[in-house]
Amino acid sequence: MGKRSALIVDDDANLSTTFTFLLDERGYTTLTANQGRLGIEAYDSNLPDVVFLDLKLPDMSGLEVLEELGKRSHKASIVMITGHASVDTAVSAIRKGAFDYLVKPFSSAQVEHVLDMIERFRSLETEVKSLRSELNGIVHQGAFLTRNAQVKKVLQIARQVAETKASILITGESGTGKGLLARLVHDWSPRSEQPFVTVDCTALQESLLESDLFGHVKGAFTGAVRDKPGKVESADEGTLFLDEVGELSPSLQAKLLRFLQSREFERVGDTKVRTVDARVIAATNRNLEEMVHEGLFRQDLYFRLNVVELSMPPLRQRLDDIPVLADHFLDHFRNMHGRDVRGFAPSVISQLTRYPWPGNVRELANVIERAVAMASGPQLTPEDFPEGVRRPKPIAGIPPTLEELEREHISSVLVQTATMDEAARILGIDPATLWRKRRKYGLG
Ligand SMILES: Nc1ncnc2c1ncn2[C@@H]1O[C@H](COP(=O)(O)OP(=O)(O)OP(=O)(O)O)[C@@H](O)[C@H]1O
Repeated sequence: MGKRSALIVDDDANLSTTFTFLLDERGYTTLTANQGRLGIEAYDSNLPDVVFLDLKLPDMSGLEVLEELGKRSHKASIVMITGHASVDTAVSAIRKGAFDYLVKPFSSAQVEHVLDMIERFRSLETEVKSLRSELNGIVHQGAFLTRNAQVKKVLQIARQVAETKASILITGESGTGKGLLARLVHDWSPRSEQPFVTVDCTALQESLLESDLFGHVKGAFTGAVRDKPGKVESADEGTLFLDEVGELSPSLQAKLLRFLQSREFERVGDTKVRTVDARVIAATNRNLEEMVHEGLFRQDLYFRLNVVELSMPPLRQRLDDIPVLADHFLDHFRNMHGRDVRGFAPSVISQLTRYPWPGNVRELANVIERAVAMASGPQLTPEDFPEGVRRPKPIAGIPPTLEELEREHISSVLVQTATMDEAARILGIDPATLWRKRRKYGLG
């Protein structure tokens, strides 16, 4: 969890200093504003977790500020600060959504108590959210979300092998979440407190990549003005993630193989043999087995890397993940951009499940971010999405999967029938099965 943040909106400088001190002790980053308008601006640009808001401000009342903040999609816990005379107003602030109030003069113990309550409330809220997701069959692992049975199976294997030191090869199309899965394996592993180091193997120049991986010594090449350890060394006791490992040149494949066999390597330009204990996870969107047959990838290296293979299915083969991920990204980008977009118009999700997503989850995230930024109303409508997503063309050369055909067929029968019973009869399945399939494919 990132550092929590608090905003203090109060024109009493002494009080703000006391708050800042207390909050700092508790690990919050704090911001202060001495006017209502400035407080609202600070809220919008920093999205704090907690706000202490004085009822009396020079430019507007605390209640007005509270009302203004209530219109935002980001919801902080707001604590009103009041004098004895205006406790009634503070109570009415609670009715308007404030979390609690403090009556001046108050002790630091009272502030601590309010913060305890807020933190407890927040953690219960998170728990409820995750339990609710579980009820819907959604798995929420760190940043990784899925409802799909096949992906859940991959996660289960990942969790088991995370305990070991076995090399893992993660395969799957670009944007399917390979990087995220690698990170998850590291977080689950006994090495989670140690570094997770990513190497992008698509670096254009072989010599640069070699030095990035294994480091170099001073004078090894022009520009090597001092000794520099490589990423392999930085990953000592942790995890080394080799992204797009299929792009490695033959000579680097040989060096990587040696490292995997003996954990030994040399920095570029050095003769000293070094050893490092790093767990290796590699990922590729290429078919390495085919590359081995074509003589483009070393078979011995392939076997070393591929002790366990985790295969991430493309998004078009896990349509049940689309509504879950779409909701998740909507939430994420709404908060990030401070836009008050509350959901999808009914036809949008079913439209999203019809598009083949060649860029997979990354493309879905991008499309939703763009839609949130462009949205004209409180809901995302089909018009907020690019033409290509709304009217997808089949990907040339890739025949549809059985699931895609089933979805298309069910969708066309649903359009032509008046009731679910009638649709189920035509499809030759019982209504409960139809209900399940509609849910799986996001059809209404
Ligand atoms: N199941 C998921 N839940 C939440 N976010 C996801 C999920 N899968 C992928 N993402 C997000 O989608 C984006 C792409 O994922 P990631 O970079 O892991 O894919 P990749 O397969 O490694 O892509 P590439 O092959 O292009 O490197 C990231 O922002 C990631 O956080």
